[in-house]
Amino acid sequence: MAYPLLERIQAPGDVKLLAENDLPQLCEEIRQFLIQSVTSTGGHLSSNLGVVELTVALHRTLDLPQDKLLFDVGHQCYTHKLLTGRRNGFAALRQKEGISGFPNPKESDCDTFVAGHGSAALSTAIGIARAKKIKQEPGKVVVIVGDGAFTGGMVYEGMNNVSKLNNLIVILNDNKMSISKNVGQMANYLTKLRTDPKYFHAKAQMETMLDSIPVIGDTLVRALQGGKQLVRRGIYHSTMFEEMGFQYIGPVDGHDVIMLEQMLNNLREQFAPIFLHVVTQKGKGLKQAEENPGEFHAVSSIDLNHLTDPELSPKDSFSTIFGSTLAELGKEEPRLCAITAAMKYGTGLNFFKHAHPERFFDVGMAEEHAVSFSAGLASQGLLPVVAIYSTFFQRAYDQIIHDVNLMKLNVLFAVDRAGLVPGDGETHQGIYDTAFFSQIGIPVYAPANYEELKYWLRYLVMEARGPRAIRYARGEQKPALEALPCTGNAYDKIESREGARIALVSYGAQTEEIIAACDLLQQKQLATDCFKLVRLYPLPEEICEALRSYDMVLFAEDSIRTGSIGEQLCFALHQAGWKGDYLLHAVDNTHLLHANVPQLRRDQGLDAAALAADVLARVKEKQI
Ligand SMILES: Cc1ncc(C[n+]2csc(CCOP(=O)(O)OP(=O)(O)O)c2C)c(N)n1
Ligand SMILES: CC(=O)[C@@H](O)[C@H](O)COP(=O)(O)O
Ligand SMILES: [Mg+2]
Repeated sequence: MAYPLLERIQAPGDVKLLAENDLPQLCEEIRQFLIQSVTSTGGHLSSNLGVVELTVALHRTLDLPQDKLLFDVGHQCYTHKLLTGRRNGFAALRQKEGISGFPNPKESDCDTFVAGHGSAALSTAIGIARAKKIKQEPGKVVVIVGDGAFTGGMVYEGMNNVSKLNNLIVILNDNKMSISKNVGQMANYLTKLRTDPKYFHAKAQMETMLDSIPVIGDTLVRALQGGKQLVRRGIYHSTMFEEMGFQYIGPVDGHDVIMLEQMLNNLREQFAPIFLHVVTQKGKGLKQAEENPGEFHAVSSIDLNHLTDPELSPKDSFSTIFGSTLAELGKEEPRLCAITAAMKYGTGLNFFKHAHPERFFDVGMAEEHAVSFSAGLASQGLLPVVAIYSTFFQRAYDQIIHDVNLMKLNVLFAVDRAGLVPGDGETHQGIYDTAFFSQIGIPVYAPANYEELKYWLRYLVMEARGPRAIRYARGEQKPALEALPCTGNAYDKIESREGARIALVSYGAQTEEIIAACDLLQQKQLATDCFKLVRLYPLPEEICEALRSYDMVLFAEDSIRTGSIGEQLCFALHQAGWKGDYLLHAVDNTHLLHANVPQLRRDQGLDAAALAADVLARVKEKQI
């Protein structure tokens, strides 16, 4: 497909060289480019299709990088990347060495912040706007926040502090969707703003009336900026945004690029922080995505002509096995409740919702609330399971410590996407949870295959009590791990080779690499045994006893090294008087960029080849 207008945009600012009446065609080309490119590489599709016109209009009116543009979550920045000279990078979107799926100032000085977690961008935008004031720098700060991200508490903390920043424009991109349908009172309120004639028609009439007052110079316009608020309050309801100090504009059609550009131009002179409420359609321009935006929120490489219906042919993954098992347990245990923070499908809790709607809670993108809400449920004798991606649990660490752990409440933390994740990259790696749960004494379990997940989930729901965590990887179980029997032991010896003086130890998905390393070493006539932990914390007492007889222990884990389970085992072994060699392979990089999991393992020395090479080198050095 040809993209004649898009091809004319090679660098930031080029979009301003196009004629206004070219813009609808440019938007169409961008949409077609995104559909073709993202279905081939994978990435966030439907959110990006929704903000094409809005992003084009912003780029026509802002002067980047002097003006600052921020995206919350960050996953909807693809048009921005296209308009800032990164079209060629899309061939390797979210792939090793390729461009990120999120904004990143290392890629372009037009990207203001690294962002992948939601609801935070308003706060950073306020900080930047305030810094501009202090430094007396010109330029506006514009932040696009989705209605889903608007369910996260930080947005309100930010709004509470907008003060009189007249260089700040907050754009609410309201598409009625989070990943799935947006939830909660805020979503209801936005619907009211979009549809209730009390706000919509009265507002339109009032604006027309005020705008048609004969112009008596700039002063009157300025006075009216304040006066309009008073009139609004007196005659019809004002919006909550006005109450918080914003000048509210909207709701406006987010797909009318020419009108959006004119409107943004009119905001050049502003007297208060602006709140621009833009209504868009998630998935706009791709029929399948318009009909099912959630399904196309984040796609892998797909053929649009041969789509399989996930409802009809669901693919098993740790998340779906978790969700369906939990739904089964819910039949036996009436106190069981399931909580998600806007990731009903991602965590597999859709199964629980279907079976037990009255005990299922999607609280929106609000991890802190999800954990404290679970604490409240548990304090009243219920058995909450809060399923959150490892990376998003970081948001709720204080709530885990303060609201759950101090009272030792019966909350089960289901830690999805634990370990290395592909595509999303540094913002989404699940490499901290083993350290942060174990550090505060919360037991952590790590099943390596579906059978173990089912077994340990049942145990943790039906028998274990207190705060406890179960972690599992993104995606499917690996063939090498599927074959392992579920013994119900806290650890297992999974490979036993004649005469082995060396033990390889791991847990979860990373276990497949020690099994492969064991084979590689055997090919070099070096016998090793393999151990797999399921209970990571507290370490099973007998594991030290079992490992004491080896001359060398290699521990491999896809978690950050400091505070890791491997470090804890090393300490325990040495405390127990063991004098052998300990090799710890863990994640050393807090900025693990996007790449597939095998590549990430290779880069971190966690693949079988690196593990085997380390053992061989040490054996040679020590002449074991
Ligand atoms: C703190 C946090 N929780 C959860 C997520 C996962 N997540 C990514 S996008 C998204 C939905 C965002 O909805 P919205 O802000 O309305 O943007 P849209 O995709 O509709 O454009 C969610 C829940 C996240 N990135 N950050
Ligand atoms: C931006 C974001 O946080 C989510 O969209 C995330 O990318 C989804 O990841 P999964 O594809 O692993 O569910
Ligand atoms: Mg949305």
